[in-house]
Amino acid sequence: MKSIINEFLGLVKQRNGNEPEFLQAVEEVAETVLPYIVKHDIYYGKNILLRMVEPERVITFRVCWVDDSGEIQVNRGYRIQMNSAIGPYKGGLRFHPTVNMSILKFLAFEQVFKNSLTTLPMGGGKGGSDFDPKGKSDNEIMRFCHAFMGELFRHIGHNTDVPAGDIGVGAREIGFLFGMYKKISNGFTGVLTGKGMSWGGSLIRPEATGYGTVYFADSMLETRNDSFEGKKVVVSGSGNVAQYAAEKVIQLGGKVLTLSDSSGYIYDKEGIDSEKLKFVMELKNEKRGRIHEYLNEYPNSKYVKGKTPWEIPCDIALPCATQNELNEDDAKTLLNNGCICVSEGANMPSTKGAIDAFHKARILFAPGKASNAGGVATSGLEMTQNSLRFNWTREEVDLKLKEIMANIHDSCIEYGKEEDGYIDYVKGANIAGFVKVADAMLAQGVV
Ligand SMILES: NC(=O)C1=CN([C@@H]2O[C@H](COP(=O)(O)OP(=O)(O)OC[C@H]3O[C@@H](n4cnc5c(N)ncnc54)[C@H](OP(=O)(O)O)[C@@H]3O)[C@@H](O)[C@H]2O)C=CC1
Ligand SMILES: O=C(O)CCC(=O)C(=O)O
Repeated sequence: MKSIINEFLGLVKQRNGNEPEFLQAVEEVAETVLPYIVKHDIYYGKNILLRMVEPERVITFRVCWVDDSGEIQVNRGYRIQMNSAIGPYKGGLRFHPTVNMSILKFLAFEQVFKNSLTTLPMGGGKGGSDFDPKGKSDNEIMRFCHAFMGELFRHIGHNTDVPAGDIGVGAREIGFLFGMYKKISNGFTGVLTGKGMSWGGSLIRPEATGYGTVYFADSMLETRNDSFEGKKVVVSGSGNVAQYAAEKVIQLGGKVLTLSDSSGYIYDKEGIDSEKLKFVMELKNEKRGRIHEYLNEYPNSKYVKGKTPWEIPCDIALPCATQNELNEDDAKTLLNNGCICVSEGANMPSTKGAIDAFHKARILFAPGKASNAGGVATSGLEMTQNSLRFNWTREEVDLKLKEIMANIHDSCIEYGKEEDGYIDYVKGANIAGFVKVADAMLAQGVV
């Protein structure tokens, strides 16, 4: 088996040698899915995984815009249309200076499996730009978003490709992007998700990724007759996913000890309660401040500059910031401090070494493509509501989200339960996500 996996990874490396994040994501899938393919005649010998690692289409384009001082700025825009076997391409847009082909291809590849796991009819895609929204005025953000959509519009559509938010793209950016799409296309369609409530958005979409990550962790804890009640929880990030993961942990009786941004983390040993979280939401979403400003309001807490929060002893860790933010040493620190559960809110936040350490220690570990699928699932629900020209209530959407997360958990058990009873959620998510897409690709022939 090892030689089949190595031969496959060698081929992928030949074509994508300078894309480390993409290769990392492919390796994780190949290690679990290739042994399954070999055992199942319907998939074997059809180069199905080789087809899946090749994007159906890659679009890159120039984005020119004028900043507040009148200077012309040039950025690069991307959309990776990875796989449309089970539905229109679907996945977020990331605006961050580190955005490149490798990062977007890893995100698009993961998105294919994640979207399949939701059981909703969505293919996988991802896009974005190396534009840095930090420190930009609202007007600059608007001009950039309009310029970006000025090109992207010709490649997307509500039945073709439906982008949404990701790092650096929230409600404000989706609004500007939607405005330009509507103007150019002269049509009001559900071409983006994460829209505002008065113009086609869905209740619970802002909360969905963070809530879903905690719902998934709760299902994992349930397999060991445990729950969030009284648990110490370390959360990284302080953006959309981290904020709502923290909110749900508090609602379920857990104690949130940390939040972070790319400059460092805050540690509040008394716990970040609803009141304090409200302060963080305003600080981050409206004032667009930095997490260290938490100390101005809550001086009994601590700020640790330039570090991630994994050194703080906890029962549960929720990495909700970015890829590869939790490495093997961090994993060992978490384990030594008694951590029993890790549920990824971010995409691929744990390195391969970290995942191996979690598996070796037999703790509960959920990969992002399963545990953070609540965001895109609720985007799928937003698409449905747009098609029906109807809005479900908050309670209805939350219930559907809970059901979808519970179904994903069941699928992981179906494909990931080992002989000793341990659930390998990585294997379970990869195989369950693969089967639906592969079946559709086989049915549609070589296209
Ligand atoms: N939004 C969604 O619905 C979904 C998001 N995700 C994933 O969740 C993660 C967070 O996304 P989201 O909350 O939406 O994004 P936001 O832009 O709202 O927040 C991102 C957070 O992560 C921090 N961060 C970003 N880059 C780094 C870095 N290199 N090192 C340390 N911290 C960093 C940011 O800090 P700073 O402000 O300093 O940059 C910020 O606190 C991403 O991995 C994303 O792909 C997954 C599924 C759906
Ligand atoms: O809601 C969406 O379409 C995208 C969410 C996303 O980008 C992700 O799941 O990583």
